Amino acid sequence: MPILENILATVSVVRLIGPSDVAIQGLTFDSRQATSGKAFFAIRGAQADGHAFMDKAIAAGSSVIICEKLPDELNPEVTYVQVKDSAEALALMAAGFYDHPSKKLKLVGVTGTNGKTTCVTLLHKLFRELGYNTGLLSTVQNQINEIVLPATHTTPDAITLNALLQQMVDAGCTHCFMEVSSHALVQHRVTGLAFAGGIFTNITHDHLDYHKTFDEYIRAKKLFFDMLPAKAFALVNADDKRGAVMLQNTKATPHEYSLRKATEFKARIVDNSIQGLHLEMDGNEIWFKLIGTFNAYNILAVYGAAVLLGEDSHEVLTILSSLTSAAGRFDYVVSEMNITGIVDYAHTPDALENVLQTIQQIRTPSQQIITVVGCGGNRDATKRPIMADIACKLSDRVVLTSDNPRFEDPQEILNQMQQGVKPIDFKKTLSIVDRKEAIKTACALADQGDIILIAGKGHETYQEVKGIKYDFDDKKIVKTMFAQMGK
Ligand SMILES: CC(=O)N[C@H]1[C@@H](OP(=O)(O)OP(=O)(O)OC[C@H]2O[C@@H](n3ccc(=O)[nH]c3=O)[C@H](O)[C@@H]2O)O[C@H](CO)[C@@H](O)[C@@H]1O[C@H](C)C(=O)N[C@@H](C)C(=O)N[C@H](CCC(=O)O)C(=O)O
Ligand SMILES: Nc1ncnc2c1ncn2[C@@H]1O[C@H](COP(=O)(O)OP(=O)(O)OP(=O)(O)O)[C@@H](O)[C@H]1O
Ligand SMILES: N[C@H](CCC[C@H](N)C(=O)O)C(=O)O
Ligand SMILES: [Mg+2]
Repeated sequence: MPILENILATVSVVRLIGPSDVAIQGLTFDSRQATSGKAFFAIRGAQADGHAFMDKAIAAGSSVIICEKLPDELNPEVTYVQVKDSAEALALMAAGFYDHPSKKLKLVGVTGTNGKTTCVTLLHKLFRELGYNTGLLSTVQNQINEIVLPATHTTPDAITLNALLQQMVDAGCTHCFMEVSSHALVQHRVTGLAFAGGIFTNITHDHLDYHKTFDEYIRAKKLFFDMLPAKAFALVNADDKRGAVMLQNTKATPHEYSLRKATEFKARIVDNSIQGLHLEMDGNEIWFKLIGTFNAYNILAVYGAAVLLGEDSHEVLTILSSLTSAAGRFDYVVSEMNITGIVDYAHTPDALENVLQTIQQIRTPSQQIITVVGCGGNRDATKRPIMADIACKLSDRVVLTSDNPRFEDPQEILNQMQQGVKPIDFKKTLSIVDRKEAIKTACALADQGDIILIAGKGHETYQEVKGIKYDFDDKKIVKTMFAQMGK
């Protein structure tokens, strides 16, 4: 069992009160999970301050408390470790508690506003096909080889994360591909991990509710490249102007990919259709099953990372050409009447614009585009009018609707989306709070050959309202509607 003073080795301790040679059975940052033998970390969060729960944790049996501010009255039975930053200490100690699993495999992190899940899922599938035992940490799910474990966050908290990495090591995994969200970077969820490489996909508007300004959001993403060690690779999208920003001051070896510039990893789009992408890469012409220009970027990122990890480029391209995307990313069904229903996780302005532009490129002039879209509650409100405007600009008909209203009034979210609809687009726009009704209406509006985009929820199988997750699956619903309407 780990001893407190050993796992404290990398933490800068301000003050230690009480014995440090105590055995630690577990770690927690939630007083409701505290038990005897578990060390409790008091963390200042977005809603509450964990320091208010130190007594609760002690009452539940915790005899080691890690905090930034010591309580006025100290309990003589308890060891107190005062640190500068409890969240940082948690991450460093979680890595130590699980004996640094990230050092025992090649860990690659992907950050960026869009494309993280797609890249890590492709990397996981690729490395499985290359014959490796491989782990995956993603928004959709976590995986140890083919074993699927549910995911609650895009990037798990530091304890869950190190525990999962240890399970991967125990299962013989040599590689793990993980998403690194901006929230995770600011909250130190990935601090202390030994990354073999980092990838930057792009940065566009999202999460301003949390980061407040776009500059702060960029700074959060950059934290990842600032923490990479010298022997890691830093692979960035050179077509995003923040690619170069990510590489400033990084100790890691810089590499770039691009569709427009002569970088180390580059491709040219020969054709882009509903059948997939036809790319010219390294002098080879290759067909991929993935659809849309944005996926050409994802393919380049994955290809570059695999080559930088030492894999044979031909073998990598051969396998990549056969891979399909992650669940809920340009996932489509075609009805009897040849109406295409596309379910896509586009929940940011940039993703919505990309997916609609892709649909514009692959449709024929007679095919209408009908978009169903909503914006999540208790998330960045500034993206709401922008997303409605993009939907109107790039679609023939738009049905604005709800997407996980959470604790907000769904009608109020819709009103905010409507603010973005230009008067000229009023006629083509409907607002229907009930998402099922919205999808039904889109199906009713569709004629033979038309394309319906249902954006925002992708793989999600629920609609979250006031803390309750109700069953809801865009893909199942669109299929049922087509069948019910005989379309
Ligand atoms: C805003 C945010 O990111 N919050 C995350 C954060 O919670 P927090 O520190 O703000 O929690 P808090 O409620 O203020 O509480 C502060 C502290 O008091 C403790 N506490 C609280 C109550 C109590 O009775 N006892 C107790 O000890 C809490 O455990 C916590 O340590 O740390 C928690 C543990 O890691 C996360 O579960 C939680 O994620 C919330 C649920 C969440 O919804 N996060 C989303 C926004 C998120 O992280 N998303 C990104 C992806 C975004 C993207 O790129 O698309 C992700 O990586 O998933
Ligand atoms: N490289 C890319 N550039 C821009 N848009 C993309 C890219 N890849 C995917 N998208 C679009 O963004 C949506 C989300 O993609 P994905 O789930 O891979 O991103 P993510 O970064 O994991 O998102 P999250 O922040 O929610 O975890 C997709 O459904 C697609 O519409
Ligand atoms: N990881 C993203 C997912 C958004 C998905 C969308 N369906 C919503 O609920 O807003 C977030 O937490 O902001
Ligand atoms: Mg994701």
